[in-house]
Amino acid sequence: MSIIHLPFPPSQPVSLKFKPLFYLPTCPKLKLPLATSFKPFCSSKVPSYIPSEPTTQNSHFLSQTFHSLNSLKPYVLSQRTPILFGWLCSLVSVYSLSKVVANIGKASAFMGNFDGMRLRSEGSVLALLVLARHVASYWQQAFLWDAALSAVYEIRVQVFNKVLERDLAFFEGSGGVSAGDIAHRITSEASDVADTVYALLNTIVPSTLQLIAMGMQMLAISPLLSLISATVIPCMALVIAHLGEKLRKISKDAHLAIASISAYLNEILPAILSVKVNNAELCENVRFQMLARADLSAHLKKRKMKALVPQIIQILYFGALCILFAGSLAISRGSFDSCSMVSFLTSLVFLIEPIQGVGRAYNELKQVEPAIERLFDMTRFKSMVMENQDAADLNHVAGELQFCDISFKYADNMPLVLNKLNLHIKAGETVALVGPSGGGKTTLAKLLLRLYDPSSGCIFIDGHNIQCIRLQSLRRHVSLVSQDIMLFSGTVAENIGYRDLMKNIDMERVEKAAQTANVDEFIRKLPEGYKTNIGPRGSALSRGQKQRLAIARALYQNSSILILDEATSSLDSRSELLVRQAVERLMENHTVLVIAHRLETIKMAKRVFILDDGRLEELTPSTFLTSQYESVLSTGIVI
Ligand SMILES: Nc1ncnc2c1ncn2[C@@H]1O[C@H](COP(=O)(O)OP(=O)(O)OP(=O)(O)O)[C@@H](O)[C@H]1O
Repeated sequence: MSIIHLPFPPSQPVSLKFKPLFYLPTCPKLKLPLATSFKPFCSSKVPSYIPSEPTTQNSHFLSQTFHSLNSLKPYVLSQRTPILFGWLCSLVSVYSLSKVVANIGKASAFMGNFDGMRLRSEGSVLALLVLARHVASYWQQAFLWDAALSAVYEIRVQVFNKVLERDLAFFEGSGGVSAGDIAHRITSEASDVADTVYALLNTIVPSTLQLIAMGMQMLAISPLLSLISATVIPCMALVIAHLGEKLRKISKDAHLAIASISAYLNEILPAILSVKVNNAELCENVRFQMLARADLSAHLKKRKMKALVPQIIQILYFGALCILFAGSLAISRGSFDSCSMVSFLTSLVFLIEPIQGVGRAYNELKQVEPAIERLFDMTRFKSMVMENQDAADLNHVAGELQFCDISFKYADNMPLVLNKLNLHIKAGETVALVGPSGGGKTTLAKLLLRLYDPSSGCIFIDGHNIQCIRLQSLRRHVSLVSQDIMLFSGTVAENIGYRDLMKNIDMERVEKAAQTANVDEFIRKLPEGYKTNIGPRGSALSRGQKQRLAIARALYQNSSILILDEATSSLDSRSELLVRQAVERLMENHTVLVIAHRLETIKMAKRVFILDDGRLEELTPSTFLTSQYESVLSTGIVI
C-alpha cells in the first residue's frame, strides 16, 4: 500500500474502525479530518447533499408529536382489521397473565404446605395459562406487525406517487432535492416509521390493558399500597418525556447525516467514470470520510442516548420497586397473608412492564419524528405547473407551434433566460435552434412540455394554448429525445416501448421503430435480441447505440411534435451516419424542434434560429452557410 505524504505533520488519527489510510488534521468546528488541499469541501461545514429544511425546533414539542401522529393517522386507520385482531389477542394475553398472577400466590401457598395434589392441579392450570399467554402474544405481534408494515407500504406508495407529481424544479437547480436523499427517505426512514407504528400499536391497547389488569389486582389486594405505587407513574412519565425530547433532536441530526451519505453515493457512483479519469479517488475518499465521520458522530450520540434512556428508566424502576417492596413488607405485616403478598408483588412487576413499554414507544416516536416530517414534507406542495380544471384532451395534433412573447426565469432572483421570444413553426416543419451554451435552448423545450410555465407569454399547439391542454395529453403529443439519454435497467423492448410498459408492448411497433432508428441490426446481434437487459441507465450500450435507441423510443411514441436535443459529443463517422439517417427519418411527418450542435443536422432543418441572451434571431440557410457561418461557430456549435 502506498503511503500518502501530506504537507503537514500527522496529528490526529481518523479513529474509524477500519485501518486509516492516512492521517489528517482535524477540522476544529466539526472534529472532522481536514486535508488542506480539500478545504473547499470542509472549510466550515460538511458538504451538503441535502437542501436545508425549514427548522421546526421552536415549535412546542407536543405539537410536533401531534403533527406526526396526524400524518400517520389515515394510513394506520386503514389497517383496522389486523389492528383489532392484534388487540383481541392482547386481551387474551393480558387475561391469561392476570389469571397467572392471581394463581401464582395460591400455588406458592400449596408449595409451602407440600400439598402435592393441589400443587399439580394448580400447576397444570398455571402452565395452560402461561401457554395461552404466549400463543396470544405471538398472534398479537404478528397482527400488529402486519398492520404496521402495511400502513408503511401505503405511505411509501403515496409518497412516491406525490414525488412523481412534483414539478421538475423540485429535482433540479440549486434548491433541488437529490435522488439519494429521496431514496433514503422512502426506504430507510420509512422502515423506521414502521418500527414506531408497531411500537405505538403494541402500546396503546396491550400496555393499557395490562396496566389496568395489574392495577386492579393490586387494588383488590391492598388499596393503600396500590396508591403509593401509583405515585411512581407520573414521576417516570416526566423523566421519559424529557429524555424523549432530547432524543428527538439528536435523531434529527442522525437522519440528516445518513441521508447525506445516501445522496452523495447516488451522485458519485453513477459518475464513477469521471472520478476515475480525473484521478479523483483520493478526493472522493476524503469527501466520503467527512460524511461518514459526521454520520458516525451523529449516530454515536443517538445510540448513546438510546442506551442511556433505558438505564435511567431501569434505575428509576428498580429504585421504586425496592422502596415499594420494603414498604409492602412493612405495611403487609399482619394486614394480609404471604399468598396475597406474592400476588401483589408479581402484579407490581407486570405493572411496571407496560409503563416501560409506553416509555419505549414514546422514545421511538420521538426519534422517528424527524423521519416522519421528512417523508411527509415531500407530499406537501403546491405545484407551480397547474392543470386547468377545464383542460381538454387533444385527440389529433397536426403540429403547428406558436411561441408568443415568451419570457422566463428560473427564480425571482435570477436573470431572464428567455426574453419576449416569438417563434412560429408550421405543422411538419423542422426548425433548428442553435446558439451559445446556456442560451436557453433546453429551457425553451422544457416550456413546450410544461415542465415549467413561462413568466409571461403563451405557447400554442394547433391554436390551443398549452395551459388549456391536459398535461398527459400534451406530453403524449410532444416527445423529447434528450441530450442526457434516458434509458433504464430493463430489456431493449421495454426501453423502446416505455410508453406502454404497463400495457402490452406492441412488439411489431418496437421492431419497426428500431428499424427506422437504424438500431434493429445491432439489437438482433445481442444475446437475447429485444429481450436483452441493457443494464443500469443503458450502460451496456455505446453512445451511438443509446442515441438510436432513444430515437426508436420517440418513434414508438409516434407523437406529432418532436424535440430533439442533440448530444454535443461527436461520434465516429459510421455511428454519426446511422444516427443522422435515424434523425432524418424521425423528421418525416413530424414537427421537429431540433437543438442542433452538428452542421449536418442544421442543414437538414428548413429554418435555423440562433438563441442568444434570451432572444431569437432567424438565420437563412444561405447566410448561415456563408457570412454568418463563422460567427455561429464561435457561439459554440460543435460540428
Ligand atoms: N433548473 C435550473 N435552475 C436554475 N437555472 C437553470 C436551470 N436550468 C438551467 N438553468 C440556467 O438557465 C440558463 C439556460 O440553460 P439551458 O439549459 O436552457 O441552456 P442551453 O442553451 O440548452 O445550453 P446547452 O447548449 O449548454 O445545453 C443557463 O444559464 C442555466 O444556468
